[in-house]
Amino acid sequence: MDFVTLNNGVRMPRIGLGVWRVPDDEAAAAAATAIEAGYRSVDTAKLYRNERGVGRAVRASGVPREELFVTTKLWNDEHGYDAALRAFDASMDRLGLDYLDLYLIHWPVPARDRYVETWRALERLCAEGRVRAVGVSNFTVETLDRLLGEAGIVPAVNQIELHPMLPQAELRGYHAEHGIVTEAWSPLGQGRGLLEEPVLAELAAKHGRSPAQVVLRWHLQLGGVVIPKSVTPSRIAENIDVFDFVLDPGDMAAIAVLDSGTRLGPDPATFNRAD
Ligand SMILES: NC(=O)C1=CN([C@@H]2O[C@H](COP(=O)(O)OP(=O)(O)OC[C@H]3O[C@@H](n4cnc5c(N)ncnc54)[C@H](OP(=O)(O)O)[C@@H]3O)[C@@H](O)[C@H]2O)C=CC1
Ligand SMILES: O=C(O)C(=O)[C@@H](O)[C@H](O)C(=O)CO
Repeated sequence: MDFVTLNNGVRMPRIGLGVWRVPDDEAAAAAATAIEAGYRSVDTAKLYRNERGVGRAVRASGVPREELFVTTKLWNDEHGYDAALRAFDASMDRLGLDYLDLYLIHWPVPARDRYVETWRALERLCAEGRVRAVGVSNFTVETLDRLLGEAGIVPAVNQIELHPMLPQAELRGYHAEHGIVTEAWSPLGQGRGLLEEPVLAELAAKHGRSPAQVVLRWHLQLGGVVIPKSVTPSRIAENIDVFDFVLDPGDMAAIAVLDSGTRLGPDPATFNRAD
Protein backbone atom coordinates (compact mmCIF):
# COMPACT_ATOMS: atom_id res chain seq x y z
CA MET A 1 0.00 0.00 0.00
CA ASP A 2 1.19 3.52 -0.83
CA PHE A 3 0.50 6.48 1.46
CA VAL A 4 0.13 10.25 1.20
CA THR A 5 1.29 12.49 4.01
CA LEU A 6 -1.42 14.93 5.06
CA ASN A 7 -0.68 18.57 5.91
CA ASN A 8 -0.35 17.71 9.62
CA GLY A 9 2.07 14.81 9.05
CA VAL A 10 -0.50 11.99 9.34
CA ARG A 11 -0.04 9.21 6.76
CA MET A 12 -3.14 8.15 4.84
CA PRO A 13 -3.40 5.05 2.61
CA ARG A 14 -3.85 5.98 -1.03
CA ILE A 15 -6.60 3.39 -1.53
CA GLY A 16 -9.48 2.76 0.82
CA LEU A 17 -12.73 0.82 0.67
CA GLY A 18 -15.93 2.84 0.07
CA VAL A 19 -19.18 1.53 1.57
CA TRP A 20 -21.97 3.86 0.39
CA ARG A 21 -25.30 2.02 -0.07
CA VAL A 22 -23.94 -1.10 1.64
CA PRO A 23 -26.15 -2.42 4.48
CA ASP A 24 -24.45 -2.68 7.89
CA ASP A 25 -23.79 -6.44 7.94
CA GLU A 26 -22.59 -6.45 4.34
CA ALA A 27 -20.32 -3.48 5.09
CA ALA A 28 -18.79 -5.43 7.97
CA ALA A 29 -18.14 -8.40 5.66
CA ALA A 30 -16.72 -6.21 2.87
CA ALA A 31 -14.45 -4.32 5.27
CA ALA A 32 -13.21 -7.61 6.77
CA THR A 33 -12.51 -8.99 3.28
CA ALA A 34 -10.72 -5.77 2.32
CA ILE A 35 -8.51 -5.70 5.41
CA GLU A 36 -7.64 -9.34 4.83
CA ALA A 37 -6.74 -8.45 1.22
CA GLY A 38 -4.38 -5.67 2.36
CA TYR A 39 -6.58 -2.55 2.59
CA ARG A 40 -5.81 -0.37 5.56
CA SER A 41 -8.49 2.31 5.08
CA VAL A 42 -12.31 2.37 5.09
CA ASP A 43 -14.55 5.32 4.22
CA THR A 44 -17.96 5.43 5.92
CA ALA A 45 -20.38 8.19 6.96
CA LYS A 46 -23.28 8.72 9.32
CA LEU A 47 -25.44 8.85 6.16
CA TYR A 48 -24.49 5.31 5.16
CA ARG A 49 -25.91 3.72 8.35
CA ASN A 50 -23.04 1.24 8.44
CA GLU A 51 -20.59 2.78 10.93
CA ARG A 52 -21.39 -0.08 13.34
CA GLY A 53 -20.47 -2.73 10.79
CA VAL A 54 -17.28 -0.94 9.79
CA GLY A 55 -16.27 -0.54 13.44
CA ARG A 56 -16.95 -4.24 14.11
CA ALA A 57 -14.75 -5.26 11.17
CA VAL A 58 -11.93 -2.94 12.29
CA ARG A 59 -12.04 -4.20 15.88
CA ALA A 60 -12.20 -7.87 14.85
CA SER A 61 -9.53 -7.63 12.13
CA GLY A 62 -6.55 -8.58 14.25
CA VAL A 63 -4.64 -5.73 12.60
CA PRO A 64 -3.27 -3.22 15.14
CA ARG A 65 -5.57 -0.20 15.31
CA GLU A 66 -2.72 2.20 14.50
CA GLU A 67 -2.21 0.46 11.14
CA LEU A 68 -5.82 1.11 10.09
CA PHE A 69 -7.30 4.39 8.86
CA VAL A 70 -11.01 5.03 9.46
CA THR A 71 -12.89 7.96 7.97
CA THR A 72 -16.42 9.03 8.79
CA LYS A 73 -18.45 12.12 7.96
CA LEU A 74 -20.82 14.51 9.64
CA TRP A 75 -24.18 14.68 7.86
CA ASN A 76 -25.94 17.80 6.66
CA ASP A 77 -28.38 17.96 9.59
CA GLU A 78 -25.45 17.99 12.05
CA HIS A 79 -23.96 21.37 11.09
CA GLY A 80 -23.34 23.87 13.91
CA TYR A 81 -20.71 23.86 16.67
CA ASP A 82 -22.54 21.91 19.38
CA ALA A 83 -24.38 19.70 16.90
CA ALA A 84 -21.06 18.71 15.30
CA LEU A 85 -19.53 17.77 18.66
CA ARG A 86 -22.60 15.64 19.42
CA ALA A 87 -22.48 14.09 15.93
CA PHE A 88 -18.87 13.08 16.46
CA ASP A 89 -19.67 11.41 19.79
CA ALA A 90 -22.57 9.53 18.20
CA SER A 91 -20.42 8.33 15.28
CA MET A 92 -17.70 7.19 17.69
CA ASP A 93 -20.29 5.28 19.74
CA ARG A 94 -21.48 3.51 16.60
CA LEU A 95 -17.93 2.78 15.43
CA GLY A 96 -16.89 1.60 18.89
CA LEU A 97 -13.41 3.10 18.48
CA ASP A 98 -11.30 5.22 20.86
CA TYR A 99 -10.19 7.65 18.19
CA LEU A 100 -10.91 8.41 14.55
CA ASP A 101 -8.35 8.95 11.77
CA LEU A 102 -10.26 11.41 9.58
CA TYR A 103 -13.51 13.32 10.18
CA LEU A 104 -15.10 15.15 7.26
CA ILE A 105 -17.89 17.70 6.84
CA HIS A 106 -19.87 15.69 4.27
CA TRP A 107 -21.29 18.66 2.26
CA PRO A 108 -20.95 22.43 2.73
CA VAL A 109 -24.76 22.94 2.55
CA PRO A 110 -24.36 26.56 1.40
CA ALA A 111 -28.02 27.46 2.04
CA ARG A 112 -27.55 26.82 5.78
CA ASP A 113 -24.23 28.66 5.85
CA ARG A 114 -22.99 26.96 9.03
CA TYR A 115 -19.91 25.19 7.71
CA VAL A 116 -17.40 27.64 9.25
CA GLU A 117 -18.93 27.18 12.70
CA THR A 118 -19.02 23.42 12.12
CA TRP A 119 -15.35 23.49 11.12
CA ARG A 120 -14.45 25.12 14.46
CA ALA A 121 -15.88 22.08 16.23
CA LEU A 122 -13.74 19.77 14.06
CA GLU A 123 -10.67 21.88 14.89
CA ARG A 124 -11.44 21.38 18.57
CA LEU A 125 -11.80 17.60 18.15
CA CYS A 126 -8.43 17.55 16.40
CA ALA A 127 -6.78 19.66 19.12
CA GLU A 128 -8.18 17.27 21.74
CA GLY A 129 -6.65 14.28 19.91
CA ARG A 130 -10.00 12.58 19.35
CA VAL A 131 -9.42 12.61 15.61
CA ARG A 132 -6.01 12.56 13.90
CA ALA A 133 -6.98 14.73 10.92
CA VAL A 134 -9.98 16.76 9.80
CA GLY A 135 -11.18 17.62 6.36
CA VAL A 136 -14.14 18.39 4.16
CA SER A 137 -16.05 16.80 1.32
CA ASN A 138 -17.79 18.34 -1.65
CA PHE A 139 -16.30 21.77 -1.00
CA THR A 140 -15.94 24.03 -4.04
CA VAL A 141 -13.28 26.68 -4.66
CA GLU A 142 -15.77 29.22 -3.33
CA THR A 143 -16.60 27.40 -0.08
CA LEU A 144 -12.93 26.47 0.45
CA ASP A 145 -11.86 30.09 -0.02
CA ARG A 146 -14.31 31.21 2.63
CA LEU A 147 -13.28 28.40 5.01
CA LEU A 148 -9.56 29.04 4.60
CA GLY A 149 -10.14 32.74 5.26
CA GLU A 150 -11.64 31.96 8.67
CA ALA A 151 -10.13 28.62 9.72
CA GLY A 152 -7.27 27.92 12.11
CA ILE A 153 -6.54 24.55 10.47
CA VAL A 154 -6.42 24.03 6.69
CA PRO A 155 -8.52 20.94 5.81
CA ALA A 156 -6.23 17.93 5.28
CA VAL A 157 -8.50 16.47 2.60
CA ASN A 158 -11.34 17.45 0.28
CA GLN A 159 -13.27 14.34 -0.80
CA ILE A 160 -14.93 15.14 -4.12
CA GLU A 161 -16.61 13.47 -7.06
CA LEU A 162 -13.73 12.66 -9.40
CA HIS A 163 -13.40 10.20 -12.30
CA PRO A 164 -12.31 10.46 -15.94
CA MET A 165 -15.68 11.99 -16.93
CA LEU A 166 -15.22 14.72 -14.27
CA PRO A 167 -11.47 15.25 -13.76
CA GLN A 168 -11.89 18.41 -11.62
CA ALA A 169 -8.70 20.12 -12.85
CA GLU A 170 -9.49 23.52 -11.29
CA LEU A 171 -10.33 22.13 -7.87
CA ARG A 172 -7.30 19.81 -7.89
CA GLY A 173 -5.12 22.80 -8.74
CA TYR A 174 -6.58 24.72 -5.81
CA HIS A 175 -5.92 21.77 -3.49
CA ALA A 176 -2.30 21.52 -4.66
CA GLU A 177 -1.78 25.23 -4.02
CA HIS A 178 -3.10 24.94 -0.45
CA GLY A 179 -1.69 21.56 0.62
CA ILE A 180 -5.07 19.80 0.62
CA VAL A 181 -5.15 16.14 -0.49
CA THR A 182 -7.73 15.31 -3.17
CA GLU A 183 -9.77 12.20 -2.36
CA ALA A 184 -11.90 10.81 -5.21
CA TRP A 185 -15.45 9.58 -4.61
CA SER A 186 -17.29 7.48 -7.22
CA PRO A 187 -13.81 6.90 -8.67
CA LEU A 188 -15.09 4.11 -10.96
CA GLY A 189 -18.03 6.18 -12.17
CA GLN A 190 -20.24 4.02 -9.93
CA GLY A 191 -19.37 0.97 -12.03
CA ARG A 192 -21.77 1.90 -14.85
CA GLY A 193 -20.98 3.25 -18.31
CA LEU A 194 -17.46 4.49 -17.69
CA LEU A 195 -15.95 1.02 -17.35
CA GLU A 196 -17.40 0.04 -20.76
CA GLU A 197 -15.58 2.85 -22.60
CA PRO A 198 -13.58 1.35 -25.53
CA VAL A 199 -10.49 3.39 -24.67
CA LEU A 200 -10.38 1.76 -21.24
CA ALA A 201 -10.76 -1.69 -22.82
CA GLU A 202 -7.82 -0.89 -25.11
CA LEU A 203 -5.62 0.30 -22.25
CA ALA A 204 -6.69 -2.68 -20.14
CA ALA A 205 -5.61 -5.05 -22.94
CA LYS A 206 -2.35 -3.15 -23.42
CA HIS A 207 -1.41 -3.48 -19.73
CA GLY A 208 -3.00 -6.88 -19.09
CA ARG A 209 -5.33 -5.30 -16.49
CA SER A 210 -9.07 -4.65 -16.11
CA PRO A 211 -10.70 -1.31 -17.07
CA ALA A 212 -11.29 -0.64 -13.34
CA GLN A 213 -7.59 -1.13 -12.62
CA VAL A 214 -6.69 1.28 -15.43
CA VAL A 215 -9.04 3.92 -13.95
CA LEU A 216 -7.65 3.42 -10.44
CA ARG A 217 -4.11 3.73 -11.79
CA TRP A 218 -5.16 6.99 -13.50
CA HIS A 219 -6.35 8.28 -10.10
CA LEU A 220 -3.11 7.33 -8.38
CA GLN A 221 -1.08 9.06 -11.07
CA LEU A 222 -3.13 12.26 -10.58
CA GLY A 223 -1.63 12.15 -7.10
CA GLY A 224 -4.58 11.71 -4.76
CA VAL A 225 -6.43 9.17 -2.65
CA VAL A 226 -9.14 6.90 -4.02
CA ILE A 227 -11.93 4.91 -2.32
CA PRO A 228 -13.51 2.40 -4.74
CA LYS A 229 -16.56 0.61 -3.38
CA SER A 230 -17.08 -3.09 -3.87
CA VAL A 231 -18.79 -5.88 -1.98
CA THR A 232 -17.39 -8.51 -4.36
CA PRO A 233 -14.29 -10.22 -2.91
CA SER A 234 -12.58 -10.67 -6.32
CA ARG A 235 -13.11 -6.97 -7.15
CA ILE A 236 -12.00 -5.85 -3.70
CA ALA A 237 -8.70 -7.66 -4.33
CA GLU A 238 -8.46 -6.45 -7.94
CA ASN A 239 -8.91 -2.81 -6.90
CA ILE A 240 -5.75 -2.68 -4.77
CA ASP A 241 -3.64 -4.65 -7.23
CA VAL A 242 -2.63 -1.46 -9.05
CA PHE A 243 0.79 -0.59 -7.67
CA ASP A 244 2.91 -2.53 -10.16
CA PHE A 245 2.12 -0.96 -13.52
CA VAL A 246 2.31 2.58 -14.89
CA LEU A 247 0.25 4.47 -17.46
CA ASP A 248 2.49 6.40 -19.82
CA PRO A 249 1.75 10.01 -20.84
CA GLY A 250 -0.03 8.78 -24.00
CA ASP A 251 -2.30 6.54 -21.89
CA MET A 252 -3.11 9.45 -19.56
CA ALA A 253 -3.90 11.65 -22.58
CA ALA A 254 -6.19 8.96 -24.04
CA ILE A 255 -8.14 8.82 -20.76
CA ALA A 256 -8.36 12.65 -20.68
CA VAL A 257 -10.62 12.43 -23.77
CA LEU A 258 -13.35 10.95 -21.52
CA ASP A 259 -13.79 14.33 -19.77
CA SER A 260 -17.42 15.28 -20.43
CA GLY A 261 -18.03 17.30 -17.28
CA THR A 262 -20.61 14.68 -16.26
CA ARG A 263 -21.63 14.64 -12.61
CA LEU A 264 -23.09 11.41 -11.22
CA GLY A 265 -23.93 12.94 -7.86
CA PRO A 266 -25.43 16.22 -6.71
CA ASP A 267 -23.84 19.61 -7.43
CA PRO A 268 -22.28 20.82 -4.16
CA ALA A 269 -23.15 24.44 -5.00
CA THR A 270 -26.85 23.65 -4.74
CA PHE A 271 -27.08 20.47 -2.63
CA ASN A 272 -28.77 21.52 0.60
CA ARG A 273 -30.59 18.32 1.58
CA ALA A 274 -30.58 17.99 5.35
CA ASP A 275 -32.87 15.04 6.11
N1 LIG B 1 -18.40 12.28 0.02
C1 LIG B 1 -19.43 12.00 -0.76
O1 LIG B 1 -20.35 12.81 -0.94
C2 LIG B 1 -19.51 10.69 -1.43
C3 LIG B 1 -18.64 9.70 -1.05
N2 LIG B 1 -18.68 8.47 -1.66
C4 LIG B 1 -17.69 7.47 -1.22
O2 LIG B 1 -16.97 6.98 -2.36
C5 LIG B 1 -17.12 5.56 -2.42
C6 LIG B 1 -17.01 5.05 -3.84
O3 LIG B 1 -17.99 5.63 -4.66
P1 LIG B 1 -19.29 4.84 -5.21
O4 LIG B 1 -20.29 5.87 -5.56
O5 LIG B 1 -19.67 3.81 -4.24
O6 LIG B 1 -18.84 4.24 -6.60
P2 LIG B 1 -17.56 3.56 -7.28
O7 LIG B 1 -17.16 4.48 -8.37
O8 LIG B 1 -16.56 3.13 -6.29
O9 LIG B 1 -18.23 2.29 -7.99
C7 LIG B 1 -18.79 1.25 -7.24
C8 LIG B 1 -19.47 0.30 -8.22
O10 LIG B 1 -18.49 -0.28 -9.08
C9 LIG B 1 -18.52 -1.69 -8.99
N3 LIG B 1 -17.12 -2.14 -9.02
C10 LIG B 1 -16.20 -2.04 -8.03
N4 LIG B 1 -15.02 -2.54 -8.42
C11 LIG B 1 -15.19 -2.99 -9.68
C12 LIG B 1 -14.34 -3.64 -10.61
N5 LIG B 1 -13.08 -3.92 -10.30
N6 LIG B 1 -14.86 -3.97 -11.84
C13 LIG B 1 -16.15 -3.68 -12.14
N7 LIG B 1 -17.00 -3.07 -11.30
C14 LIG B 1 -16.53 -2.73 -10.07
C15 LIG B 1 -19.19 -1.99 -7.67
O11 LIG B 1 -19.87 -3.24 -7.73
P3 LIG B 1 -19.88 -4.35 -6.55
O12 LIG B 1 -19.92 -3.64 -5.23
O13 LIG B 1 -21.14 -5.08 -6.84
O14 LIG B 1 -18.66 -5.19 -6.72
C16 LIG B 1 -20.17 -0.84 -7.55
O15 LIG B 1 -21.35 -1.11 -8.30
C17 LIG B 1 -18.48 5.33 -1.76
O16 LIG B 1 -18.74 3.98 -1.47
C18 LIG B 1 -18.36 6.25 -0.57
O17 LIG B 1 -17.52 5.68 0.42
C19 LIG B 1 -19.55 8.23 -2.70
C20 LIG B 1 -20.46 9.18 -3.09
C21 LIG B 1 -20.52 10.49 -2.48
O1 LIG C 1 -22.79 8.86 -0.75
C1 LIG C 1 -22.55 9.95 -0.25
O2 LIG C 1 -21.58 10.13 0.48
C2 LIG C 1 -23.43 11.10 -0.56
O3 LIG C 1 -23.34 12.12 0.05
C3 LIG C 1 -24.40 10.93 -1.68
O4 LIG C 1 -25.05 9.76 -1.58
C4 LIG C 1 -25.42 12.05 -1.76
O5 LIG C 1 -26.03 12.24 -0.55
C5 LIG C 1 -26.40 11.76 -2.84
O6 LIG C 1 -26.02 11.27 -3.87
C6 LIG C 1 -27.79 12.10 -2.62
O7 LIG C 1 -28.51 11.81 -3.74
